[in-house]
Amino acid sequence: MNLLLLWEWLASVSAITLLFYYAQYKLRRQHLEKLAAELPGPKLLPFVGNLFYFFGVTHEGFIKRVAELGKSFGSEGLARIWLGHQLVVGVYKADTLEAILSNPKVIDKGYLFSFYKPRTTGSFATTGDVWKMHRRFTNKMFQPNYMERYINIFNEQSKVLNQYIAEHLINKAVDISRPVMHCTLDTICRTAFGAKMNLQDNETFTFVDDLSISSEIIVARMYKPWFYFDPIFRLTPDGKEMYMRVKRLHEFTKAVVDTRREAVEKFNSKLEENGNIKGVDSAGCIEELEPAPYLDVMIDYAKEEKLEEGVFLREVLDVIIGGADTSAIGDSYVLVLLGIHKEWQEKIHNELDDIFGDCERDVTMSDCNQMTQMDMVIKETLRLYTAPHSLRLLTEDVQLGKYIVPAGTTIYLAMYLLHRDPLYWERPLDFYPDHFLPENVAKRPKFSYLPFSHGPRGCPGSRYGVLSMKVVLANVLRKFKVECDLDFKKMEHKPSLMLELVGGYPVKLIPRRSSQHGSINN
Ligand code: HEM
Repeated sequence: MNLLLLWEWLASVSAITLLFYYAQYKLRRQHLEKLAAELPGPKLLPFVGNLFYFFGVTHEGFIKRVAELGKSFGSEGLARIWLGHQLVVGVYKADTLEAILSNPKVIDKGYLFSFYKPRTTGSFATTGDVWKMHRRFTNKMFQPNYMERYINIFNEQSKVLNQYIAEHLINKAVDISRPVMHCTLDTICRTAFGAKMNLQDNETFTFVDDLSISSEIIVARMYKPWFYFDPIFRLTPDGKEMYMRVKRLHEFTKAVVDTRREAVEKFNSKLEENGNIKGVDSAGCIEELEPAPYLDVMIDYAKEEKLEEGVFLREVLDVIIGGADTSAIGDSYVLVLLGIHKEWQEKIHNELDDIFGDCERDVTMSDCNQMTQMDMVIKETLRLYTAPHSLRLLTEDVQLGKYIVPAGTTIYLAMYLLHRDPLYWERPLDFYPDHFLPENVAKRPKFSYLPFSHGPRGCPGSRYGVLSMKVVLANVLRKFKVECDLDFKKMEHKPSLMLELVGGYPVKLIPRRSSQHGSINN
């Protein structure tokens, strides 16, 4: 009897405690929920909110679901959904995106971005003072005086790519993204890290798959709240796969950092041998130490702050990924699109012939400025296939048109919808580089085109990225014609860091001049 009383007492106390915490929780969220109720969005179910919206959705289907949502609430420029207890507001019109991206106080990326943290903790995924420090370090590598040196490296590495194509890939349909990614990886390792990795000949290198598969799992986790709790996620096949792939990415990052450390040590000991006189050693010339504008400051910082190696590696991997993946995917899409749209390929070949003739010289900055057709093709490619989205967390209320969006909301920046909105684009679903004729650009609001996002957290590498694409593509297309059998209208895409083509980037490269087969010596 006493035991029964005790149980009743315990049950009542537990129920009262739970009610008390629930009431406190509801009170704290009163403001958020009240303002959220005013926002346009699909119907809600109790407790799960709009979670059912994403039940059973495949990775490719996710972006289509987002597009449906955009269509239903098109005129408002924003739509809210509840992912369980999380309020997410999608913004997809130039004015609503401008209000978010130009607001200097909106710099946090919020909880959902924390899923990137097992992989990277550099400027991409962090917030607050740590982000500011990273951003300062990253910006160092984009000082204008480095650009000429970078162009030399873009030329050097794209010639290695051409040689690889000539020796291994001629006249057969291959997924071009892998060799291109090895080229952009070798490039970023030189430009940001001063490390020569020579990846382009490495057939067993797994970085491309490790990055692409881990990115997919991280993005998919964001709309699957049942995977939010990490100890559970780690036990799932996806969780195990992600952690295994991330471990390999960190091993590669360590190899890059170690290569740089060895190069610095070797240089310093040579310098010492020479009585600290730069330039000449006993055997002739000593190589100048290649600048590593990003990594050297990070190494010093890690020493000062006594960062553990694992933390340090997570911090530098961001720049490897940002620098290599985005431009490689961009280059691969351009080659696919030119293989399908032959009239544009011809325009590009004519433009390159006008600039270079038969001359085998390197591409210069001034050449890049003359590539107007190439510029339009790259811009149109990035309109269609840049990063489909990004996130921000509101730390205070923000006015968006006639709505007040409350602090605590996760903002989903829907570049995918913006870039396909008929309000801004004459032929939104086609590959139509004329969208970027000066007279057409002048008709659109500034925030209708955001391939690099914008504002304090916009991409710091946009200029580097476009220059690298121009040099790599110009060098490849000076040598090769490209064919692609895909049907543009049937191409399927999935969200990763960038939008990615389902099934890879199958193109056939054919030498423009018969003498090129098997040997590219320029
Ligand atoms: C075609 C090339 C590129 C594209 C399309 C691209 C696109 C983007 C986008 C959309 C963002 C997200 C911004 C946001 O959340 O608002 C971003 C961020 C970033 N990108 Fe790029 N990017 C490119 C090249 C590069 C390169 C070459 C680097 C470095 C060498 C780089 C480094 C970064 C970093 C570090 C961030 C995080 C910035 C921050 O949160 O402060 N990107 N990029």
